[in-house]
Formats: sequence, C-alpha cells, structure tokens
Amino acid sequence: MVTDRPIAVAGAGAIGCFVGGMLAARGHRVSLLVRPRVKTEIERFGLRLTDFDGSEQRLSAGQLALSEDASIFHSVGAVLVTVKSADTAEVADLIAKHAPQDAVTVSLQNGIGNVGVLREHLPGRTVLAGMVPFNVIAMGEGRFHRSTSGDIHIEADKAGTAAQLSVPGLAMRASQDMVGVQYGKLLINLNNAMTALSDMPLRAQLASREWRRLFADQMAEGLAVLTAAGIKPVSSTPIPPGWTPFLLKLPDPIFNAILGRTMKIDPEARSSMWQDLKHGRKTEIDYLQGAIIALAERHGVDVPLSRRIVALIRQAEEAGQGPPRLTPQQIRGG
Ligand SMILES: NC(=O)C1=CN([C@@H]2O[C@H](COP(=O)(O)OP(=O)(O)OC[C@H]3O[C@@H](n4cnc5c(N)ncnc54)[C@H](OP(=O)(O)O)[C@@H]3O)[C@@H](O)[C@H]2O)C=CC1
Ligand SMILES: CC(C)(CO)C(=O)C(=O)O
Repeated sequence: MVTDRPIAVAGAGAIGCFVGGMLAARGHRVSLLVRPRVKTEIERFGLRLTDFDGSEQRLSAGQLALSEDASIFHSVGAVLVTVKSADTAEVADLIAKHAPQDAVTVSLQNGIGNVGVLREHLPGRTVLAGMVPFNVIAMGEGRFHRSTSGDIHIEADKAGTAAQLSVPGLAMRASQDMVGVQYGKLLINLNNAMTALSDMPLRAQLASREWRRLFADQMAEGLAVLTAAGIKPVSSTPIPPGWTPFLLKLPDPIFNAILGRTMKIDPEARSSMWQDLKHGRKTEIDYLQGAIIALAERHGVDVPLSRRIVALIRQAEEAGQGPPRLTPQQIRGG
C-alpha cells in the first residue's frame, strides 16, 4: 500500500498545506517539505483548514513532520508535488535523490507539462497526473481556506493510488483520461489571469456578464486551438467544455441558476495567479495561456486574446504593484 508509509508533500503552500493537512487530519502520517516562512507559520499557529461548506479541521504542528530538507522523503510511499510549475524540475531532482525508488509521485499542479518534467527526471518510477479542481487561499496565521467545490482527479493505476489517498472531506477520483482532464482544467485556468488582472474575487467576477464574455472569448480561443490539435478536453463538472463559452454569455439569472447547480464558490475564492501577483511572485502564465499560445503556433491558429493577456500579466509581474485592477475593456485593449 502506498499509504502504509508516510505521504510527503513537495512544496507546501496553499494546495500542499490543505491537502497534506486533510490527509494528516484523517490519520495519515504526512511530511511537508516547506520554506522556512511556512514552517514558522505552522509551528506558531498550527494548521486551520476551513471549507466552503463551513467545516473546519485544526491540527497542531506536532501532527505533521515539517522540514526544509528533502531528506524527509526517505521512507515515504507517495510524494504529492504541489510546487508552482517553474519549480517542478528542482523538486523532481529532490525526489530522485531522497525518495524510495518505489514511492509514487503525483503531480497536483495546474498546467500541462509538469507530469512530463517529473517523468523525465524520475525514470523508472511511477509518476501520476493529478488535477485539483478547487481553489485554496492562504489566509495567514496557519489558515488555508478551500473556497470552491470539486473532487481531485488522479490518473488511474493498478495500485489504486486515488482510492488510497481519498479521505472523508477530500475525495480523490481515479481517471482514465488525465490528458483530457488536464486540458479541461487548462481551459478553466484561463480565468486565473482575469481575477489577477481585475483584483476581483471569482464569484463577483462570474456574476458580471461583461467579465464572463471575456472568459468565454478566451475559452473559445482555447477550444479552437485544442480542436486544431486533435485534443478532446474533459470537464470536471457535468457541463461539457464545448458548451461553456455559450453558457458564460447567457444573461445573469440563467447563468447563475446553472452555476449554482454545478459548483459551489464562496465569496473568498481568488485564483492562485491572483495570490501570486498579490505577493509579488512570478505567475504561472507561461504554463497556462502560454501553453495555448505554444499549441496555437504549432497548428497555425491565431490567439490574440491569449497573447494580450500574457503581455498584461508580464507587465503586472514587472511592476510588482500587485493586481493592476484592469477593466474588461482595458484587458481587451479597446
Ligand atoms: N491555489 C489554488 O487554489 C490552486 C492551485 N493549483 C496549482 O497547484 C500548484 C501549487 O499552487 P499553490 O499551492 O497555490 O502554490 P504556492 O505558491 O502557494 O505553494 C507552493 C509552495 O512550494 C514552495 N516551494 C517551491 N520549491 C520548494 C522547495 N524546493 N522546497 C520547499 N518548498 C518549495 C513555495 O515556496 P516559494 O514561493 O518560496 O518558492 C511555496 O510555498 C500550482 O501548479 C497551482 O497552479 C491548482 C488548483 C488550485
Ligand atoms: C481557481 C482555480 C481552482 C480554477 O481556476 C485554480 O485552479 C487556481 O486558483 O489556480
């Protein structure tokens, strides 16, 4: 069993602390590879995991193994990779050096290329794709808040890793088509830049038809590229990806009724890219809109909106002033 041994989280930030904390709260032995600031925060406050449904888990620092040193991977059965995409190669080398050869590595990251990077750096080892549909905000003082609904998807394997890692309050579903699931998530993640550029919470933004039209236009661009590349995205909600641009453009009452039945989003939800701009960090734009642009170039499709949004995020990263509070018109460049 993967879970007979401790589970490591490689790079515990928003997702890593929430997922690792939930696993520890349900009795698993969990080791978090952390930066010093996160270690200090957890040692001081413990972990408080709050949820969109009002539930809450509290853990003391003593319920987790915390270290800045990857030697904590030495006896683990699984490593959950939760670093931002730019750090994947570095973490893969740490896994190769410190984790047992038979430990399963699971990428819980956004973007398309991370699993390939992990497999390249971890030859002969089991590396599984994962997809986290929900949003987690690092609220400070050890609190990590899950603000939207959805179950984690993990690539199906013979060992049943998804079922082994699944715990009450944090369901993990095995998926046979992780490539489709990851491209489906990539289309949703085109929204990350919109919350980052606008400084608006996700729910408030989705309540505005003008913002939804912008999201729909980005998604239509992305879908055209995927069609040209012969890729079939898979949705993690009952709504097929191809319908989403149409639904986003519907009048508010109809859209809200459909959204309300599909997923829960609380007023705190803000994308990981918003969190990056807010904290002066480099974003994952090259792995999201950047992936659409790279694919578009290969297949001769023009994606002006994606290119424009990459340029605006780069400007915001360079300015270092946080989310620039742009309007939809400013983003479109009209
Ligand atoms: N936040 C969210 O709601 C969601 C995020 N995701 C995806 O999950 C992944 C993780 O995102 P998120 O949790 O938000 O990111 P965070 O930036 O909050 O967490 C990543 C953490 O890993 C740390 N880290 C990086 N390298 C190392 C290392 N060598 N040793 C120790 N710590 C390290 C980072 O520190 P430092 O910053 O100092 O480098 C940071 O604290 C991303 O791919 C994201 O797109 C997916 C769904 C939702
Ligand atoms: C908000 C969410 C869940 C979907 O765009 C996300 O993946 C992120 O914050 O990176």
